[in-house]
Amino acid sequence: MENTLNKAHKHTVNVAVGIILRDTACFVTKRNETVHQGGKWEFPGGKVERDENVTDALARELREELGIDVIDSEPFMHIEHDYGDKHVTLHIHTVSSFTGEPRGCEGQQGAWVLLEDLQKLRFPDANKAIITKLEAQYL
Ligand SMILES: Nc1nc2c([nH]c(=O)n2[C@H]2C[C@H](O)[C@@H](COP(=O)(O)OP(=O)(O)OP(=O)(O)O)O2)c(=O)[nH]1
Ligand SMILES: [Mg+2]
Repeated sequence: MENTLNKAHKHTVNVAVGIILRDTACFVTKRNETVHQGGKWEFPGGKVERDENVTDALARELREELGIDVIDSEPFMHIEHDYGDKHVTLHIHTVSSFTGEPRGCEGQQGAWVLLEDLQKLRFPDANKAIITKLEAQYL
């Protein structure tokens, strides 16, 4: 019972996540060693702020982190994941139209990776379902 209550009331962090697509590749960045899930690759994005919707949060984060301006993004999937130390809800959009050339603006490593090679990189556990769906949809 206590567990159920804890779970139901556990604070979840809402995160806007972008799958930046160009042809058969997507742009991924590496999380800083010192942060939650550090040292792993990620799809760029970040926390949705109060009074902000996912589309706006995504555009803001991708401008800050990659220096690109999103023209169009489409909802792709939602994932809820409990890391034990943190509960996250990922609001994932595909981004197929943008201006600028993505790069790690905050010193983070970034790379275009073929969709078929994504499974070779180390991502946070929550990302497994994203990669499975990308492979099913685009490969
Ligand atoms: N951006 C991103 N976050 C992910 C992915 N997979 C995954 O589990 N996460 C988790 C890790 C973090 O707990 C959370 C994202 O929070 P964050 O700390 O990076 O958020 P942020 O960019 O706003 O950073 P900050 O304001 O805290 O500096 O979501 C992913 O593919 N991309
Ligand atoms: Mg971030």
